[in-house]
Amino acid sequence: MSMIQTINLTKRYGELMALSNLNLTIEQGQCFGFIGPNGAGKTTTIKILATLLKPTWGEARVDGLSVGPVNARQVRSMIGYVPDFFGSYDDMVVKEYLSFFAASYGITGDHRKQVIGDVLDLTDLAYKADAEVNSLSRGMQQRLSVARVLLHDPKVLLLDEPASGLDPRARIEMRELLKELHLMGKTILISSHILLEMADLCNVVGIIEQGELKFTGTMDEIIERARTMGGGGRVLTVAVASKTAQAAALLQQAPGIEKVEAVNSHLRVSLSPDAPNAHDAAPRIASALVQQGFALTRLEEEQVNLETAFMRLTKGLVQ
Ligand SMILES: Nc1ncnc2c1ncn2[C@@H]1O[C@H](COP(=O)(O)OP(=O)(O)OP(=O)(O)O)[C@@H](O)[C@H]1O
Repeated sequence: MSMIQTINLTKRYGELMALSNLNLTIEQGQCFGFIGPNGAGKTTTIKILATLLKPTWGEARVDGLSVGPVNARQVRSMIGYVPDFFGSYDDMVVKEYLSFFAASYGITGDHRKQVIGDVLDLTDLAYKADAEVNSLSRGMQQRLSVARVLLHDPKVLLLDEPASGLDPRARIEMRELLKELHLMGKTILISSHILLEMADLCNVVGIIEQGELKFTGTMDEIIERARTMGGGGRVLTVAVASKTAQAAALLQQAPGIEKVEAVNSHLRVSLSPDAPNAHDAAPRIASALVQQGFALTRLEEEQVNLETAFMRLTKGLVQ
C-alpha cells in the first residue's frame, strides 16, 4: 500500500485553481522531491496532507487512511509537518520548546526526557539545549523544527522548503540530516526550489506547475524523459580547429538548428524544439562540417542535469 496518495486532489481559492486533479503516489520509504516554481501548489498539497487545509474535491490518503476530520487525529500521529516558517518563541529555551511539544503529543515523564535527548542528538542540537530558541541561527531553527516533528516518531515527514534561507553549510547539514532520516526508513515528501539538492537527496521527483503534476518518476527517468523529448532545449558544443565564424555560418543554415552562438573558442548549437530527426543531430553536424573541410576538434552534448531537465519539462514557464 502506498504511504501517501492523492486522488484527483483539487483546491480552489475563489476563482484560482491552486491544485487541479493532482494524482500523486509515494511508496513507503521513498524520498519524494516535490519541485515547482512559486505558486505551483506545493504548500497547498502539503497542508492538505498535514490535515490543515480541506480540499475542494478529491482525496488525500496517508498510509491508506483518508485525510479528513474523521481520521485527523490518527493521520497527525503518523506525520511530522515542518512548515516553511518558524514561529516566535520568546523566553523559551530549546529543551523547554521540545518539552512543550512532547507534552502536546502525550509524551510524559522519563520517556519524554529520553526522547528529547534522542532528537537533540539526531539533529546535532544537544549543545544548544539551554539556548534561547530565538537566539538560534536559521539553520539551527530549521533543525529544531525537524527535531520537534520527530518527537512522536512519525512514519511520514512533510517538509515545506526546509532549506530556504539557509547558507550553504546549513543546507548541507540539513541535507545530511534528511538523508539520515531517509535511511531510518521514514517516507519523506520535501518541496524545494533547490533542484540540484533534490538530485542528491531524493529517489523520486514530481514536477508540479500551475496546480498540475507535469511529470513524476525516478531521477534517471526524469532526465531520460527530458533528453528524449525531441530537440527541445538540447544543446551541442562544437569546436573546429580554425575558421570558427564560417563554421557558425554553415550551421546556422542547417536544418533542425535553432541558434548558433560563439562562446569563447567554441560554438553552442541549440537544436530546434520540434526537429523530427533531433536524435541524430550530432552525426549530421559532424558530417556537414567535415564535408566542408572543417577540422572538427570537439562535438558533445551539454549534459542534462535535474536543473536543465526541469527547465525543459516545464517549457520555461518557471522564473
Ligand atoms: N489562502 C489563500 N488564498 C488565496 N490564494 C491562495 C491562498 N494560499 C495559496 N494561494 C494561491 O494558490 C496558489 C498555490 O500556492 P502554494 O502556496 O500552494 O504554492 P507553492 O508551490 O507552495 O509556492 P511557493 O514555492 O511560493 O511556496 C498560488 O497562486 C497562491 O497565490
